[in-house]
Amino acid sequence: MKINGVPYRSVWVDQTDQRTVCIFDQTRLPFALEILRLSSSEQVAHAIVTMQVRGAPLIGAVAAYGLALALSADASDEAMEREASMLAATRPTAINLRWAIDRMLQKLRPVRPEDRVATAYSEAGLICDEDVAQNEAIGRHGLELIRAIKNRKQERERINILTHCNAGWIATVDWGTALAPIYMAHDEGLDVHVWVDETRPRNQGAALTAWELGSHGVSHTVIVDNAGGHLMQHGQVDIVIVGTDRVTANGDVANKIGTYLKALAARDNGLPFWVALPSTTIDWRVQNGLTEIPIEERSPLEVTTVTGRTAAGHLETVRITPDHSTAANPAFDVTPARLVTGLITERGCCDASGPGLQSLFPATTRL
Ligand SMILES: CSC[C@H]1O[C@H](OP(=O)(O)O)[C@H](O)[C@@H]1O
Repeated sequence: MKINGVPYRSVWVDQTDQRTVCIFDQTRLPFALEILRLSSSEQVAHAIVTMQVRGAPLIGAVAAYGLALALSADASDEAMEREASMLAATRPTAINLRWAIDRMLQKLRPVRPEDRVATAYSEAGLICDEDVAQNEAIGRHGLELIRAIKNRKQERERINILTHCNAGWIATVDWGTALAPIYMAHDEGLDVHVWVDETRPRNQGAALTAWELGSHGVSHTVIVDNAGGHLMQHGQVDIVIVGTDRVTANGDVANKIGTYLKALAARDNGLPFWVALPSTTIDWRVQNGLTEIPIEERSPLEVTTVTGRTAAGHLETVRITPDHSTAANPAFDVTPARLVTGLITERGCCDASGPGLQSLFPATTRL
């Protein structure tokens, strides 16, 4: 995606030294566009844990480069396995992280140690290129859903889409998942408007989705997380499109905390609830999302404090609860397949069920 007319991906290798991995510090957005230069697997792990880099497909791609950086320091079998395990353990819910590390290990184990660094950077680059292509395809398939809504509305009526968290290009290598169809609809001239859930506690919607959509000229309105149901009740929402961190073989969807509540409100109001994902987000090993997907529990400090920019332009973190109050901070929830209208993948749209997914991704064709 372009920033001030300059095309960017969310992760890239420094063209000068061909080793350093570059990302945007997402904890500084939207107030500062800062590029982080990562030169070790420890720095990559720290960036993932602190959410300087986040988003299921992107943390997988960056972790893949993290393994390449680790091998630059030590390409032995022992170091490779140790560093791979360390990177895979940085966040538990997004399956893309485990998938990317497993793919890297499958590629690297048979390779001589002296050839592993070059192979690792090459494979990580392939993971990135594939993510971009998958997300562009998700955009094209999701665009059909938006066109269908347009055709059902009056000539000049705008199409209102609600999204939760950030599943835009900054959450992936490029294009995004839930936002890809929205970018494409906007670019072909459809009058789309996006209700952007702020998405407490880390405010990925208010800070990142709003920044992305505004930078691209897409009409949007930031709302508190609890407003979505009210807007749906009053006919202000045509469709909900969200991203995901893990989809089970039978279509249960793990996504940012609060997604389940949006699905319930959408169902109660008879509205379509769609989930956009590349196939790297499908965990074929698990059936029941509620019992088998690990839900990341993050620091209570993310709930008891909020970070923003002061009038003087400085980023500041302030407490919003009494010192004596504790806080719970589950970072994801699971929406059962029965509440999901359908899945938008790089191979097309399907209903959120085992047969639906298997029709698009027969076992012999899975990544
Ligand atoms: C395109 S994946 C986006 C997905 O990742 C987010 O989680 P986090 O910001 O904690 O990395 C959120 O669940 C989004 O839907």
